[in-house]
Parts: sequence; structure tokens; C-alpha cells
Amino acid sequence: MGSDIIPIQRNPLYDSVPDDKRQRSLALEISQGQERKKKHRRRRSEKRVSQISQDITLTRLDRKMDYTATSNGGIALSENSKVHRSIFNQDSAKSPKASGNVVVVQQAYKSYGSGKKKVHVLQGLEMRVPQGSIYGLLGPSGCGKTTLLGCLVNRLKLDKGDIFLYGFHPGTASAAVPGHRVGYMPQELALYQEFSISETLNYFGRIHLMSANRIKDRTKFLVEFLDLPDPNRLINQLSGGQQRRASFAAALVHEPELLILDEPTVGVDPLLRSSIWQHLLDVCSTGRTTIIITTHYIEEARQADRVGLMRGGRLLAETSPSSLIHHFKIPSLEDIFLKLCLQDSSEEDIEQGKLNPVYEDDLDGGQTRINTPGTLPEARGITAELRKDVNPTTGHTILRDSSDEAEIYMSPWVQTSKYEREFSISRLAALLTKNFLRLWRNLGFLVFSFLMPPLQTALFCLAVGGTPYNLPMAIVNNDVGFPVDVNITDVLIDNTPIDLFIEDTAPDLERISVDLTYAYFSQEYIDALNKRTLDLTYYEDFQQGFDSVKEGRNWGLIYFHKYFTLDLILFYTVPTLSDWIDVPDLNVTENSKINVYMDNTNSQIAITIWYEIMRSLEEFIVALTQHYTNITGDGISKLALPIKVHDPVYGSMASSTFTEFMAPGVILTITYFMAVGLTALSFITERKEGLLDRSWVAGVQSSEVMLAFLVTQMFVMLVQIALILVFMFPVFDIPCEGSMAWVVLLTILQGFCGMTFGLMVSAVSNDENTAIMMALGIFYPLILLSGIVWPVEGMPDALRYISLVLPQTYACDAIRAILYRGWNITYWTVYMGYIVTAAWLLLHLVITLIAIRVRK
Ligand SMILES: Nc1ncnc2c1ncn2[C@@H]1O[C@H](COP(=O)(O)OP(=O)(O)OP(=O)(O)O)[C@@H](O)[C@H]1O
Repeated sequence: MGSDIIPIQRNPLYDSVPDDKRQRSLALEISQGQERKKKHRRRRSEKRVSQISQDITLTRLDRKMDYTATSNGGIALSENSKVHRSIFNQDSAKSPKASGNVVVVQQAYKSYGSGKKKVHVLQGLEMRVPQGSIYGLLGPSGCGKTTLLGCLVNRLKLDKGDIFLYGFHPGTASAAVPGHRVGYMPQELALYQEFSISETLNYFGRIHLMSANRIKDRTKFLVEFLDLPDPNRLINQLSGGQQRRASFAAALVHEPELLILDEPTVGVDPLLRSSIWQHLLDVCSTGRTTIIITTHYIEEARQADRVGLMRGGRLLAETSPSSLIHHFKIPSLEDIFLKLCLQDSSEEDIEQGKLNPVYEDDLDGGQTRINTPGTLPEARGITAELRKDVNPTTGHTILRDSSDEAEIYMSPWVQTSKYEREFSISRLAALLTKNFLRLWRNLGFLVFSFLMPPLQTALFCLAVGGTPYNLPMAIVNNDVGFPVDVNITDVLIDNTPIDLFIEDTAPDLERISVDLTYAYFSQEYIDALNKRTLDLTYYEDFQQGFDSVKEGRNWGLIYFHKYFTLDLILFYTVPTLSDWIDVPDLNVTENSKINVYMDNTNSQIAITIWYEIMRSLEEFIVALTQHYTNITGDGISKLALPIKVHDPVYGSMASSTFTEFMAPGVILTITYFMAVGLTALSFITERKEGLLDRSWVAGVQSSEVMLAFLVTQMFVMLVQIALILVFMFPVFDIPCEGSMAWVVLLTILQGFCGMTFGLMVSAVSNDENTAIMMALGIFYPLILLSGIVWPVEGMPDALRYISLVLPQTYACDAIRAILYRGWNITYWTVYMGYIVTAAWLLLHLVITLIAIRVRK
């Protein structure tokens, strides 16, 4: 936030400086500290004036440059450019180098992996970058250039060794990294594709805490300086080269002291490469900016002040291109590098006892056989005598300037303000603007996010919990009935109606009662069945009906015996049941039963049919008793069921539906998982595209990034929750006995819980696949174990305990209690819902913060 100057700390490098030199440095630092505050205000106004004039000068100079690509991929310069080059050479030869090395790397070791898979990438690397120079870090793919830059910008940690950036270890309180003093352009494009050029520069300027006016000025200048198109053009509408230059502009926008560029020229045509180098030379021309640039294209680094030729995790040589050319008397840097590699291999061979006689010739001063055709640009840098230094640890040699030894000591560098390490509202505002802008630019996604929750809610209310209907059911009704007006006792012979049931006497009964009205108790029952639930099909005989079930045409068969009515009357009329059971062939007990044969393979359908069969039984019994009274003269109460159900304590007389049971869980799961979906990929995409790296290097704090994501997604989540609740309650009429405010509050809390879970997933996952698998992986366990689709009471004991600590089990019960019992927060069931949700939310946040910090 501010730029306080703090007294300089003791720095290990100073310990190696002679005492009098150190004292001079400290005295200088103290006086500088006092002076700085006085000069601060004056400098700010001067800086603007000088920047504007510098911008004008550079733009003018830029137009003078005339680089062209040669047929062999080299770069040729016109006369104008050479004049211009000499200006730069003078600049870089002047003051900067006297100030010492901006970057010092000592005995750096870095490896990836462990055990047998361990890859040693940096192996005792030594590096010194003088202030105000262009340092070209050259080497083949995989030699460790990106790893080294990652360590410089504090994205990676060394296993062993030291790095000093402006005198301090990267990542420490006083260091330049992370912070506004460094500009970093990673290998990836690392730009928000949906942003325009000006929005991109605005974002990067704001995270560097630049004022709006300054950003505007710098944007204007950089667009002109880097030949960028209209600043309102979106990044994804730019050509590859323009995108690279926009990425370069993003690293330059805050005028960093140190510019770290990871292969800015990779994959771009020679013309654009030359133009990028031209810009580098321009940026460096004032002597204030130091540039470290990596490249595969060794020849282009002739324009650097100093090159580090890297192989196998260490530098083979570190000097100016002109010194190398002078030393080896070979015009091509590429050939020099090749020669150094051969020499290096030979050293290893010598170590292993193998000698390379051909190479020995070369070492002895034999003429090189390597020739480079074509025109090459002039080599830059001060030509110096080289010497071979031996690395005391590894024994490898490095070729460097004879005068280098003194330059390792550094100037008393300025410390970075402590405020840069603190939470910044301005940076948070920049991150929020960026997130909202991204949302806005992905309008399709936003609309989809708003449509999904109501769609899911509507689908749930329409598709789940409704009573199955039109269930095909077979009926075989052989019942011959019984005359209503005939008193059963009248047809008893010797108090025994046996004759009536013998097959050949039955027609007598039918004959006797031919003019009578018959009662068909079986029909009473069939009439009581709900025809919407059951779709009845009549079959002639039992076998046909039974076969229809076996063949899957019906879910069940209801079968009535020929003497169903008669036997039912006898069953209730004859005093002792045993009398009838004893009589062979007259199975009154069995014949008077409604026989049901079910296909129970679909339990929900079977339950529905059973419910219907039992429910219609009640209606049937009432109808039956009326006829029965007529036939037997006995009272109706004889058949009444011995139970009385009073008004329920909670809920209505009509049993609550499965929809009502599931509704609280559905509200919570839709909210929770939509929120997970919003955040689960947030870090990953930005991390993969190198965008997060850029933000971390700029000094953005993990808490700022997390808060910005939470606030942005909260806006989306609140709209989603509103839509879910509107659809669930007013539209689909789910009852609510309690206060809706408590329901809304718990739902929002669950949404936050989902968002923080998503953030946690994205913070710990390396790629989208892992994040998606984690997010989807918890979906089913959470739904199944939280009592959403089935009561927790139905689970084995061990699972119940697991279920109770899950974020949605108590929350679900709490919402059920509020909705259907009208309870409020004072009830244990309700407040436990809030407590468990809040506890999970906090746990997610803590893990996310730890994960971001560890992986930062
Ligand atoms: N995260 C990682 N895990 C394991 N190995 C890695 C990892 N990152 C890099 N490496 C390995 O470390 C070595 C150096 O990689 P690095 O990216 O630093 O090389 P480089 O010189 O920048 O290559 P290039 O020019 O192709 O970008 C390579 O062998 C690479 O495979």
C-alpha cells in the first residue's frame, strides 16, 4: 500500500564484504533512508515528467530501428539500427554495472520427484546478473531455465543454495519478489482471453497498486511502443504475435526494475523475435531496468549484455557475447555453445577415465572446424578476458570474466515496503473487478448457472415423490355372489349348509335365488380400488391371470374364488371357525380371502400397489358390513377395526408425500453442488494458464484471491438460491410451517459451505480432472448418507455415526423441522444444522488457505 523505507537488514552477502566496505554501505543506507523520505514527494512528480519525456524518446528511437530476418534465422541490422545500438551500448556500459549484481545465485540445487524418479535439474548453478543489463539465459530444452526462473520469482524453492534478488532472498519480508519491483512473463501466455488489451493492462496495473491515470498513460504508451492493435480488441481476437506482445506489455505495465521473461520469443517468427528484442533493448536503454530472458534461439542473445550458457542444470559460461566470440574466435554463439558442450562432455569423460583425442586437439588451440554461414548481428557487451572458474563443490568449470570476482558484492539495496505483504483492499478490488468481468464476458455460463437451479428444482418436484399410477393389474373374479334378501340361516340345513357347497347342489342355490338381488362382495372390493393407480385387466381364469404376471404384463393378480361372497358371510356367521375347517373340500377360510399374487421386483411399485390394496380394504369393509347386516341381521360394529387415529401432532391427516420428505435435502444439495461447481475449477484454470503465478509474483495475497472468488461466486449463488426457493415454495407449494428466514439463512450457509469446498478442491488439485473427480466423488456419498433419500434411521449403526458428521445431515433435519414442525433456532435439531454447516465451512477455508500457501 505505501512505500515505507525500513532500515536495511543484515544480509548474508554483506558478511562476505570486507568490514570497512560494509560499514560504508550501512552508513550510506542510513543516510539514504533519511534522504529518501525527503526526496520521495519530489521524485514522484519528477518521475512522471521524466517518464513522459522518456516515453516520447523511446517511441522515437523505436521508429529508427530497422531489424530484418536473415535466411539462416539470424538478425541483420540496418545502419540506423547500428547507430541506435551504439547508443544502447554506451548506456549499458555506463552506470548500471557499477551498482553490482541485481541477481546472485550461489550453489543452487533443485530436483523434482523423489527416490528413483528424482530428476536433478539445477546442479550447483552460479549466476550473476548486473544491474541494468540484458541477461540471456540460453540452453537447450529441459536444461532447467524455467526452473531457475521459477526459483528467482519465488514460485519454486531451491533444495540447497542461495538466491539474492536485490540483496534479499525471494519471498522474504524485504525482498523484491513478490512485489511491484519485478515484472514476470511466464512461458505460457498467461492472459485472460476474454479481456481486451486495456482491461488486461488495467488488471495488472491495479494489482501493482497503480493509479488509474498512471495505468491509462502506460497503456497508451505500451500500445504504441509494442505496436499493439486497438486496445479495445479482445486478447482472443489477437494474432499469436500480438498476444505475446500483450503479455510482454502486462509484465512491463508497472515499470519493474527487474523483468523476468521466460521464452518470450518461442514459437514466433524471426521478424517478431527481432521486434521483441528491439523492445527489450529499448526498455533497458535507461539503465534502470534489468532483464533476464530465456531462449532456445541462441543467436538472438547476441544482443544481450551478458549470456549464461546453461547445460544440465549449471552454467558452462557466463559473460558477454562479444567476450565469447573474442575468446573462441568463432562468430556464432550457437557454435560456441556447441563447443562448450563438447568440452563439458569431455570433462566428464576425463573424470570417468575416458579421453577424447579429437577434442584434446581443439583444446590445444587447433582451428575449429565449425563454420557459420550468413550474416549475424554484432555481438553486444563489453569484451573482456575470460578465465575458467572451478566450482568447488561439483568440480565443474565455468567460463567467466576475469573481473567478475569483485562484482559479486552487492550494493546496499532498497528493501521492499512491508505494506506490500499485507492485505490490500485495492488489490481485492482489482481481483473482484477481474472476476466480475470474467463472469460478464462468459454470459452463456452465467445464464446457464441461473437456469440450472430452477430447472433442477422443477424436475425434482415433477419427477420425484409422485404416486406411481396406471399400474397394470390382473383381476380374476369367479365370485357367484349371494342373494341380498336371503337370510343365511334360512339356507342352513340342520345348522349345516354343507349341501350348498357341494358342486352339484350349488346350481340349486342359483335356481332358488334366480329372481333375487345378489350381493357380490368381490365387486365391492374392486370398486374400492383406485382406478388411476391400478389399471385393471380382467382374465377368465386363474391360470391366465397368473401367466400375465409371470410374463411381466401385470404387476400382480387379484383373485376371487367362486364362493368368495358366500364363504365370507359364512366365515363371519358360523359361531366356530373350526367347524368349517374340519370339513374337507369346504375351505371357507381360504375361499373367503382376497388372493393377491405380486411381482415384487420393483419395491416402490410393489409398495404403491400394497398401499392401494390395503387402503381399499378399509372402504370395502364399510361396504361389506352394510350388506352383511342385511344378510345376517347383525350389527355393523362387528367388523370395525380396533384403532382410532387422532389428528397428528405435526403434519396433516393426509400422509406427507415423498416429495415433502426429500424437498429439504434437494434444496440443500442443489445449492451445495451448484456452489461447488462454481468454485471447483477457479484456481485450476488460472494456475494452469500461469495467471495465478503472475498474480503471486505481483504480490497478490492468497487471502485476497480467496475472498475475491468467494464474493464473486456469492453473487451468483444468492441468485441461484432465490430461484430454488421460489420454485420450491410458491411454485410447487411445498408447505412451510416455520419461519422462511431460517430456511433462507441455512441455505445460504450451505451454499457458502459448497463454495468453500469447491475452493478447497481447486486449491489441492493439480488439474481439472482431479478436481472434477473429487467434486463428483463426494456427490453420491453425501446424498446417500445425509438422510436425503432415505432416513438415517434405516442405516447400520456405523454408517449412522458417519452420516451425522456430514455437512448436510443435521442441516436437512433442521430444514425439515422448520418447514413441517414450525420449529425455530432454539431447538437442538435446528441449531445443530447451523453449527455443523459452519464448522465444515471453516474447515474448508482453513484447508484452502493452507493449500494455497503451501503451493504458492
Ligand atoms: N514439476 C515437475 N516435475 C518433474 N519434473 C519436472 C517438473 N518441471 C520440470 N521438470 C523437469 O525438469 C527439467 C527442466 O525443466 P525446465 O522446464 O526447467 O526446462 P527448460 O530449460 O525451461 O525447458 P524449455 O526450454 O523446454 O522450457 C526437465 O527435464 C523437466 O522434465
